[in-house]
Amino acid sequence: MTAKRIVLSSDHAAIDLRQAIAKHILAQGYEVLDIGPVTTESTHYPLHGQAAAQKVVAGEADLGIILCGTGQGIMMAANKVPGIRCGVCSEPFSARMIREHNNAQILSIGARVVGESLAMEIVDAFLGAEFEGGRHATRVDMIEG
Ligand SMILES: O=C(CO)[C@H](O)[C@H](O)COP(=O)(O)O
Repeated sequence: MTAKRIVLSSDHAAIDLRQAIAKHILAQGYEVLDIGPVTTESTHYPLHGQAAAQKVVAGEADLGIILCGTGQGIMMAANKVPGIRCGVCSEPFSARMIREHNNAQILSIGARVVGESLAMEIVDAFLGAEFEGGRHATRVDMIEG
């Protein structure tokens, strides 16, 4: 395990799943920075996607996991932060690939799309993978421009 510090955030649609993920990865020995929110009061996913992305850019977290209803809106917000690569995943294969090939620092999950058990498989695939570099580094550099 090289990535140890994981920032978590979500909007109101994903509080329960975010907290379950926090528990799941804490039990695996990761250091969890859960930046909320803590209540199910309606909130705005761009705030939470950007906040998690800023933690990664600032070096306060190695990787991030963010959630909203579909995972899509919060992913779009995170990707607006320069240097961040975030993908939405609904199955483990893509979650592994966004680390191995795309060097994504942030995984986005839709809490209204996947159930808890599948979400944990997705999280484990993401956190268990490493960027392969090589030809993939050339391509990732092209994304950054
Ligand atoms: O998935 C989302 C963004 O992509 C949001 O979680 C969703 O739009 C929130 O909807 P509502 O305010 O109706 O709970």
